Amino acid sequence: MARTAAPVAPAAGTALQTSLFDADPVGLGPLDGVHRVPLSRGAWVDLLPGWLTGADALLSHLVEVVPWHAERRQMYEREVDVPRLTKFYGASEPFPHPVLDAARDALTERYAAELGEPFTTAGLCYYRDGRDSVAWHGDRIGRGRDVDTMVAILSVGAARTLALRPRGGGDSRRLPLGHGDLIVMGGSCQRTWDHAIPKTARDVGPRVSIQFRPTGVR
Ligand SMILES: O=C(O)CCC(=O)C(=O)O
Ligand SMILES: [Fe+2]
Repeated sequence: MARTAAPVAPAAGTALQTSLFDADPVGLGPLDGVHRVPLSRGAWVDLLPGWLTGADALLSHLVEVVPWHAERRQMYEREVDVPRLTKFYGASEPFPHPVLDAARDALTERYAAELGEPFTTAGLCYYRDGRDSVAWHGDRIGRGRDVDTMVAILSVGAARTLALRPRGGGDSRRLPLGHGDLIVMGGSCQRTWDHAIPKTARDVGPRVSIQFRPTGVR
């Protein structure tokens, strides 16, 4: 199905849209309310709904200013579109909004003792609608393959389900994430569990996820 890769900026102006818009300034709350959910095999997730305020404003900003990449990938004998747009910010590259620096620093302050190192990079994914997705995987391109680590994800825009299941199969957990929510996947989560953002037939708006990782974890 044809689809343009042009950014989808939320329309403004009508009373309904204004009332749905989170008018708060872009900022972060405290991390004190984080709640840990143990998974099996030494994996866990920490959750904090609504960590970021002004999530709609940050969504519009990121959709507009980030140089999004549309990737193609070999799938057996065919080349197909990767069903989301992405942009990876390495440790030395300026992030596209100062609240991302603040989030990285706050996460480092809270987790560095347990993690043993700071969060440094920001990977961004842009899910334009329900057809965009990420298939089951662990973040195992880097050190997450061999060692315990953490991947912290801040989500803005429409809530999409983040599904988690033990690697090799088992019951999955489904967490709706958007609107400034934070999840931190920790312990053995990248090695012993997989995660995915499934496609949905629901009429959902755009979502951007911001994944903070330590250096060498992808
Ligand atoms: O969008 C998300 O919340 C997950 C993205 C993800 O798993 C990844 O980029 O590795
Ligand atoms: Fe991932």
